[in-house]
Amino acid sequence: MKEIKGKGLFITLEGGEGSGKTTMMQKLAELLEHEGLAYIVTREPGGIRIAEGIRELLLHPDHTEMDVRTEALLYAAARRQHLVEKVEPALEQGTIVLCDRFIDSSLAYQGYARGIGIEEVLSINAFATEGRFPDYTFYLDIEPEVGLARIAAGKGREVNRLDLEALHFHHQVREGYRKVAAMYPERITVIDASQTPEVMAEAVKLQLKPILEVFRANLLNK
Ligand SMILES: Nc1ncnc2c1ncn2[C@@H]1O[C@H](COP(=O)(O)OP(=O)(O)OP(=O)(O)O)[C@@H](O)[C@H]1O
Ligand SMILES: Cc1cn([C@H]2C[C@H](O)[C@@H](COP(=O)(O)O)O2)c(=O)[nH]c1=O
Repeated sequence: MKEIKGKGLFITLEGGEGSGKTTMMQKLAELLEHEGLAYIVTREPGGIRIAEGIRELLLHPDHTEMDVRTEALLYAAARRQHLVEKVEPALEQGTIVLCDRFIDSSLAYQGYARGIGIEEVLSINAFATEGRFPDYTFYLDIEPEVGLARIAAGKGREVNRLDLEALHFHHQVREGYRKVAAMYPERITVIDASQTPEVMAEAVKLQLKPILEVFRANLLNK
């Protein structure tokens, strides 16, 4: 297991539309609650006022004329503000940060699916994050048809500009995520998201258990 830098722990969930990130986030929060560990739950793009404003620009269904590099830059800008205003201060205090999406979304969606190039998108994000990566990432892998059908069947979630992309785009996103997961095998765990939320949560908990043990031991030693 790799050594964890800094005081907190930065855990991200990734996946295509309807892959179950929000559902898994709730289960992870319950786990941390049960373990008595301090945590916050946040999301990208968003999590703080300025980034939520950028989110509205990015996801408004009418903004169809948005250039793909503008899109990549706006995601990176939202990430920067969220990171400095919310994520880094929480990590500095020794808090566990659970974040719905981070840099891997940009690599899969803008880098691969939009065709900008994973390395190019990585470089603008290196500027935005000053090299900060999550400590651990769970990629919830789902057939786009299944994920989109879940969104359509669910209630209370507005359809956004990215949801409205052609099915081919969502397949490209999945392919992009698989490439990114292969680039960072130490950090990213792939979870089969066609399983029930309970089975998925067990797989995630199994992976996290030893990590949380080390984290707790480090906290006690500080
Ligand atoms: N493993 C699962 N099996 C079946 N349905 C699921 C599963 N996980 C979540 N769902 C359902 O699918 C829908 C989308 O789930 P959820 O909101 O957790 O996904 P998400 O990845 O956060 O979606 P998005 O980010 O695209 O809004 C919800 O109606 C949820 O109840
Ligand atoms: C962070 C990030 C997100 N996206 C896309 C992925 C989704 O389609 C939306 C966010 O909606 P969600 O309901 O909160 O999942 O934005 C992206 O393309 N690039 C990114 O960096």
